Amino acid sequence: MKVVKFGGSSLATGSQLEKVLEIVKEDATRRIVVVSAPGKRYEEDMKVTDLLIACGEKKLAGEEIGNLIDTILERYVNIAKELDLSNEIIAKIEEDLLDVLNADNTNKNAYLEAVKACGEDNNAKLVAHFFNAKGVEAVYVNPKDAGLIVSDDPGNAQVLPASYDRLYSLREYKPIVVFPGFFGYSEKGDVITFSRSGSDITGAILANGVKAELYENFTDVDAVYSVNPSIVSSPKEIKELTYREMRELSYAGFSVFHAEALIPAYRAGIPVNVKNTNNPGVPGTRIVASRNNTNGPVIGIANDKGFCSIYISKYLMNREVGFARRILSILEEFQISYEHMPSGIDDLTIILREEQLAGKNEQEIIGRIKEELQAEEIVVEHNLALIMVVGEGMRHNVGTTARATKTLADAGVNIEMINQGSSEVSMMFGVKEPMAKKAVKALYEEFFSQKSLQN
Ligand SMILES: Nc1ncnc2c1ncn2[C@@H]1O[C@H](COP(=O)(O)OP(=O)(O)O)[C@@H](O)[C@H]1O
Ligand SMILES: N[C@@H](CC(=O)OP(=O)(O)O)C(=O)O
Repeated sequence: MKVVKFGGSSLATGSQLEKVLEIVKEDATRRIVVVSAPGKRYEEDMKVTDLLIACGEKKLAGEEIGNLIDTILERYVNIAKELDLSNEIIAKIEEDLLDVLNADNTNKNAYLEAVKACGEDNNAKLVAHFFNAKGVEAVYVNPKDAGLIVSDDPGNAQVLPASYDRLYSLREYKPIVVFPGFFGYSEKGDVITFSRSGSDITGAILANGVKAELYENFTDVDAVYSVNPSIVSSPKEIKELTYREMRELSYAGFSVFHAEALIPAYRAGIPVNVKNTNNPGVPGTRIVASRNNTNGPVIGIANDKGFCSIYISKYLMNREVGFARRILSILEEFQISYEHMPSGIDDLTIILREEQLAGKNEQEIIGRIKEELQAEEIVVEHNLALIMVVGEGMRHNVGTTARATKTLADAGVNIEMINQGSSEVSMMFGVKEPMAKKAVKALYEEFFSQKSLQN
């Protein structure tokens, strides 16, 4: 049995849904289909999820929503019309959308969560209806009925382990199961969404739950490329990579597959195949437990912006028991989570996502660290990008770090921070945001150009 997830780009129009149907029909083991909300049809288009969020937020602020509801409904209507579907399904979607958008919104979080989730929920109903209209027996299954229970953490849900056993019964369905991605239910019964792009996570959870032989993730590119294709044109395709490599690359900006979607697949040892809905004949990229190192030391280079660092120095820091713990307690008091903490003898740097400081008093935090730890110097740097150079082969290759740092120096990129700590498969560089693309291009040239691959 295979679990197949289709992203928003694969479900943006009626003709995309026709491709989806063909893909499902082609392989009788594709029994569970996870769907996102309709995505962008062209570059400047808006995803249904973004339209829903805009609409929900305006409602909460008591602002005019103009024709937003019509714009959202139109997305489904256009698909249904293109596919010649009955008015019955459109009426159902309209009723559901209006119910959710006009519901009581005194609990703002709960309201917004329900609004965000109805993009995938209605799309799953639409896709199931379309399959049946084309003679392929399919059934919409709601995550609550299937037992997909998650933590009560709006916009950042984590699956609760008890879900997996319950989801196993999805195997029993005779029709194809069409399951909405992106959300589950809390133990209290409220809709709770995963982080953005979280339908990938739903697919991985279901694959684990039903003990699928394969999790296929259909998107709009032929493969996971060794670098983001918006930075380098026609980059090298990756045929196979490990869960660990993909996790590091997704974390640092390979948005093609959600970083948190690897764990459920990895735990159950289920391979993931990233494939193209628009070109299903090509093999795509397989994500597996181990691979043969045939690609040289580096498999991919990712970058993500929106980070900042807090540099703290104090002579004899290394001798002071509990120094790092006290810094982290202060951050905990301010409800700040950190990403990395490279350290030296007398100094350490804490790397955070900028969003962690949003709405908080930066000076107060710095003041507390300075006073309570008697730190000599504290410097906060904003607008940092992280660049992650990833590859299982780096463990067996001497000199990869030297090659990377020389490349960055030659390109005139100043390295603000290096972390090649505990992860054996990656090294991370912090650079100023405006330098990130230049740095990635130079590193790609160094590790993937014909010249370097021959070496
Ligand atoms: N290294 C990479 N390889 C392939 N695609 C990437 C990479 N990094 C970023 N992307 C982007 O990820 C996109 C696919 O992800 P996404 O837009 O979330 O698709 P979906 O709508 O299928 O969920 C691609 O169109 C591409 O622009
Ligand atoms: N629709 C949700 C969830 C998702 O996974 O979407 P997509 O498959 O289009 O990335 C979002 O936009 O976040």
